[in-house]
Amino acid sequence: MEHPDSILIVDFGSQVTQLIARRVREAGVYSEIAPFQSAEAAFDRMQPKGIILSGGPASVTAENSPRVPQRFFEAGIPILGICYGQQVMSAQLGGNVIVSGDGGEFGSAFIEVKSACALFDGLWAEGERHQVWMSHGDKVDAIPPGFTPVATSTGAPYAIVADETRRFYGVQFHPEVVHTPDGGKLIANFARHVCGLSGDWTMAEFRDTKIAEIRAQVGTGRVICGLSGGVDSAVAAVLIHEAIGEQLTCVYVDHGLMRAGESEQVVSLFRGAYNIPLIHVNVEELFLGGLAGITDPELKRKFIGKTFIDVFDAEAKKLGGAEFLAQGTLYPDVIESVSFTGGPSVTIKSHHNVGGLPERMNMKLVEPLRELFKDEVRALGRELGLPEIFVGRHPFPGPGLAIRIPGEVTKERCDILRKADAIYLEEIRAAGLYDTIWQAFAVLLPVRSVGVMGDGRTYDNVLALRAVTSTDGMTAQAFQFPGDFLPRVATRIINEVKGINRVTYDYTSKPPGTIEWE
Ligand SMILES: Nc1ncnc2c1ncn2[C@@H]1O[C@H](COP(=O)(O)OP(=O)(O)OP(=O)(O)O)[C@@H](O)[C@H]1O
Ligand SMILES: O=c1[nH]c(=O)c2[nH+]cn([C@@H]3O[C@H](COP(=O)(O)O)[C@@H](O)[C@H]3O)c2[nH]1
Ligand SMILES: NC(=O)CC[C@H](N)C(=O)O
Ligand SMILES: [Mg+2]
Repeated sequence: MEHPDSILIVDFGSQVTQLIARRVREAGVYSEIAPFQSAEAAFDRMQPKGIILSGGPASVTAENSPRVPQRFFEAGIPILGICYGQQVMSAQLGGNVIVSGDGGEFGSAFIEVKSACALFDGLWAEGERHQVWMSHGDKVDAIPPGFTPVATSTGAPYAIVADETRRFYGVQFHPEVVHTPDGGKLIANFARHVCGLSGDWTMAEFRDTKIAEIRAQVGTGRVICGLSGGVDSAVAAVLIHEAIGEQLTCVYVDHGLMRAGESEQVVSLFRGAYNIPLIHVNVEELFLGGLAGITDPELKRKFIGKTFIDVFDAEAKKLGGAEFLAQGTLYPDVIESVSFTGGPSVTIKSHHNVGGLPERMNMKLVEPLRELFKDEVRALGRELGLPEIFVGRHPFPGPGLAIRIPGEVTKERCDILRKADAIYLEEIRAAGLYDTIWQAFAVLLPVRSVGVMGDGRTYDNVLALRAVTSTDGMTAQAFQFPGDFLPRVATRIINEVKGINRVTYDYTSKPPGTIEWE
């Protein structure tokens, strides 16, 4: 489906390019991301009403660094360059970029508004200071003819530059991240006010577009959908079911790495709410057998990714064959595993459903949520009428407890962790904190410590508790529990779970940490 009113986002490999797309979606405007290498083809197909150039890891000063197709600057449509996008636009239009001698700006910074600009209309006024988020080592040191600086920061004299005649704008900071509080509004101003788009693109339309795309991709083929009980796969399953009805069968894989009571709960909840065929496979031995002796986190992830696919293949065969495998893959799974659009982003960890997949796959993937963030999936789930018990669930990673047991995974360690994790979550629910926290879990550390219990010496495992707040899983902060909550949980766990004699709390944010420990 082509959209008459769209914005093309040219990706130079930023970790947060998809956040630009979501800010544009939040402004009610349809957008597509294309890697810089294939941006011209996307441009010709979409005929966009505006262009946004993303950030990226390259330096404009390096030989053969990526460039914008020159004809985009002659198309007569507005362009917004973000970070690398600003730098590359400046370089191509006659300005200059240098590597900052002082090492650049990373994190929070303040800009001062010097003059009015269409990007700020109704938002910022001359003389005001505003918080933004910076992440750059290079900077523009001469702006191209036609541009004027409209805001400055200590590290970047050209924090925002504008050529109002051609409607070209460049920002050195990242308006797409939540740490730039007014960033979403700046992007909305660009999309609606500068590009003149109406802002009538909605989640209901997204759903209709996806249903049409699923039908076109699948035809009369058979689809199996990996259903985990998490919100992503539940939304994917219901959406695909709306699209193709009886061609869909769901498969729940019990790999022995689930939490206490989870398998029974997921299967009965889903069967109770939907009339979609669901197969429950128990393959605990296969997974735990294969994980024996593996301690490296990436090797665990690769083994689990491959084994999931083996199980799906075997189930497909039992059904008489299936051409398609559906998964509830989201954008954060994708960006950390591989570069989404083929741009030059780096791998952080191989999410089992993306980077952990084997190279050869018999089934083709159907992943309708691949561009979305968690909170957008929740909005889509509500749009589809999913019960709140699915929509509001904390995320749980596909590799399950295996990536919460650093070192070797054994059944015994899984059982210890399951007990401790169940107590922690029970207390969180009892305290009414479940919905305030984005994700909470326990990690069984490969460390033993000395303790004293009942006058005897103990030498047992250490458990770490983690709880984070987040909106999209891309950045996160440690949750601050009220007063006596953590000591109470620690006491309960040590008293009730044999094998644990010490409990710690993890205060690391993301970045620099990730949410899971592996
Ligand atoms: N135990 C499982 N059985 C079948 N499929 C699974 C299982 N665990 C994960 N998957 C598949 O892998 C995908 C990615 O897992 P992920 O945990 O990111 O999503 P989710 O479980 O659907 O939602 P959430 O992130 O809220 O836990 C799932 O959407 C699902 O398709
Ligand atoms: O399905 C998944 N397969 C995986 O391999 C995987 N690894 C991490 N996660 C979940 O993703 C979110 C971000 O996690 P990280 O900050 O640890 O990367 C958090 O919600 C994690 O629980 C995974 N989900
Ligand atoms: N975030 C970015 O786009 C960074 C651009 C460029 N790599 C720099 O360091 O300045
Ligand atoms: Mg999950």
